[in-house]
Amino acid sequence: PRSESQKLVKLKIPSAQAFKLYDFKFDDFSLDDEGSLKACLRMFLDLDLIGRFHIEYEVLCRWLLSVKKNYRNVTYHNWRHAFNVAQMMFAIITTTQWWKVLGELECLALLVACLCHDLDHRGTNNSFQIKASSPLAQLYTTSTMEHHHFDQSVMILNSCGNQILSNCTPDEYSRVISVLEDAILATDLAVYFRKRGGFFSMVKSKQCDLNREEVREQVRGMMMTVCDIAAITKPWPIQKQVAELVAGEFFEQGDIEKQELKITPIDMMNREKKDKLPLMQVGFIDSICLPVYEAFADLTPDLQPLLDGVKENRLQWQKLAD
Ligand SMILES: CCCCn1ccc(=O)c2c(N)nc(-c3ccccc3)cc21
Ligand SMILES: [Zn+2]
Repeated sequence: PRSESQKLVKLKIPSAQAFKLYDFKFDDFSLDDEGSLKACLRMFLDLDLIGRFHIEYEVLCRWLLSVKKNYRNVTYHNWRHAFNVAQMMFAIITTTQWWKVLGELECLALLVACLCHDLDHRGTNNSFQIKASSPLAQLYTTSTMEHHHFDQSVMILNSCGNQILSNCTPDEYSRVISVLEDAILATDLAVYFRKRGGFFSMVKSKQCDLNREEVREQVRGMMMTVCDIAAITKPWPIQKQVAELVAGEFFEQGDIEKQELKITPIDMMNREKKDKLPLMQVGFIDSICLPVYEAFADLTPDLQPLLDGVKENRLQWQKLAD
C-alpha cells in the first residue's frame, strides 16, 4: 500500500487564496488533518522555501507527517494549535512583506518553529513539571517544555527520510537551527515577560530597524508570542471555542494536581472556579495580549486588525464577566 507520505505527495494543493491563508480571521477549525497538511505544503511553496533550499518534496511531506504525529491527542496543545500558529505567521510575514526583510532562511526557520514549537506537549505547563518532578524537569529547570519542544524538533529534522534541511550548506543549517531554538524558547511566556520591556521601548522610540540582526532576533521572538496566542484576536465564535479548549486543558491539569499531587490548583486550573473564566480572560488580555498587539500595531498599520480583534474579544469577555 502507498505510504502516507507518497499519498500526500500525489495530492493537488489548493492556492493560499483558496485556503484563506492570508486571512487574519482564518478559522482555526476550518481544515481537517489532510487539509492542514496540504495548507502547510502551500505555505512552503508560496514562500519559495522548497526551491531556495532544494527541499525534496517527498521528504517535506514525510517531515510534516512526522511533526503532526509527534503531537499528542491533548485538548489544546495539539497539531491543530501548531498549524494555526504557522498560518498566523504566514499571514503576518506576507501581509507586512516582512518576508523580504527577514529573508528566506529566517522565514524557513520561523515556519518550522511554529509547526514544531509545542511538539510532544502533555497538556501540562512548566510549573507542573517542577511540581511533579517529571523527567523533563530533571532535564531542564527553566523553560522546561520549550527545551523539550526544541529537542523534539531537532530529533525529527535529523531523522532519516525527514531531513528537509539536508540540502542546506553547513552554515545555513546552523543558522536555521539557531533561529529555530530562539524562536521556540521565545514561546515560553516567562521569556516574553522578561524581554517585552526592551521590545516595547524600542518600538516606542522608533528604533526598530529590521535591518539590524539584534533587532530582528527580538522581533522574531515577539512574533512567535503574537502567533502563539493569536486565537485571542480571532472572531468571537472562534475565540470562544479556543478559550474553552485552553480552559479544558488547564482544568485537566488541575484535576491531576488535586488527585495525584494532592495540591490545590491555581484558580485558572481549578474547574470549581469555572465561573471566574470571563474575568480571567479579561485579565489575560490586559496583562499579556493588549501590550504586544499594541506594539505590533505601532510597528505597522498592517497589523492593526489583530489589535482590533483583541479589543473586540475583550468587550465580549467583559460582557460575560458583568
Ligand atoms: C497555555 C497558554 C494559552 C494562552 N492562550 C492562548 C490563546 C487564547 O485564546 C487563550 C485564551 N482565550 N484564554 C486563556 C486563558 C484561559 C484561562 C485563564 C487565563 C487565560 C489563554 C489563552
Ligand atoms: Zn503554543
